[in-house]
Amino acid sequence: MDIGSLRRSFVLELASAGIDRPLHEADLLLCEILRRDRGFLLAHLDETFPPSDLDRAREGLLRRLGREPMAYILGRASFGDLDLRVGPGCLVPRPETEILVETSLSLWSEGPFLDWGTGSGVIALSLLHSRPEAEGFAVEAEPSALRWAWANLKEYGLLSRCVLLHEARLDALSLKEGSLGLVVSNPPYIPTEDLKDLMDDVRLYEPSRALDGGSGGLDPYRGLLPWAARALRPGGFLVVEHGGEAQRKALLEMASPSLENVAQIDDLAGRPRVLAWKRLS
Ligand SMILES: C[S@@+](CC[C@H](N)C(=O)[O-])C[C@H]1O[C@@H](n2cnc3c(N)ncnc32)[C@H](O)[C@@H]1O
Repeated sequence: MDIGSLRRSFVLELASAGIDRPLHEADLLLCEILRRDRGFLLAHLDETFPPSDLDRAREGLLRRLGREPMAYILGRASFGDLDLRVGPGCLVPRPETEILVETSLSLWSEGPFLDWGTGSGVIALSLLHSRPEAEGFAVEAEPSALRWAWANLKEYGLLSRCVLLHEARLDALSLKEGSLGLVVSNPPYIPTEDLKDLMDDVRLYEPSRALDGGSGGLDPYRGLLPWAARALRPGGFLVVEHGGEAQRKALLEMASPSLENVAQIDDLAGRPRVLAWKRLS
């Protein structure tokens, strides 16, 4: 079968299963199997698809039809100009989190950072990649996620500048009070009551520990905000991702008086997404 016919059949199957952007997904899969970019794919539609790769291509398609996230099937996800390894156990990095990283980079200038709930390591990695002198900590409760973070930091040669900590309790972290320049987090913030409404791709495959933020989605912040107020040095920043207006309002009320709110940022869909505070002296 030629590449073009296989591509058309994949697009049709993905579309009839109700998968968004079927052409994009078919191309991602075929490019990965062929180990070529999209330019090559489009220029070689008349060529025979290598018969030895057909089974792998069909297996990938079947996994996607079963709603497994494409990033897990490919074993990779892009984030800005970074390419990360991902798989079961870690959240697939979302484009919204680029706002969290950009906000952090625009505010933070000195002192070590701490990325709480690092998952694939995407935030810590982005900070270290952008700031060649920076050092920090990445904390994660889930051992399988920590392995992805380790693999990604290793691949980018950043392990020497980042201490990975396997810990679920903030009060168990033995960090000196007033020592951090930045605390950044994309914590689990989906309200428990909304988990059932998530798309199957997310609900069935991504770890609930990465999603479930308890009642109202606010549980993780109840510990994080007061802890950060103590761990940050005066002039340091706390930057968090969250979801929506109700959470923004609740978080602004929750923050201690020693934290001054310095940024409230919406995502491209106009939904409140990132908050930042400065630790007062
Ligand atoms: C929304 S995901 C974010 C992952 C990654 N930082 C990102 O932005 O893609 C939240 C992460 O927090 C981790 N997590 C949940 N509870 C935690 C806890 N008590 N301590 C440390 N990490 C926790 C989850 O395992 C998950 O990896």
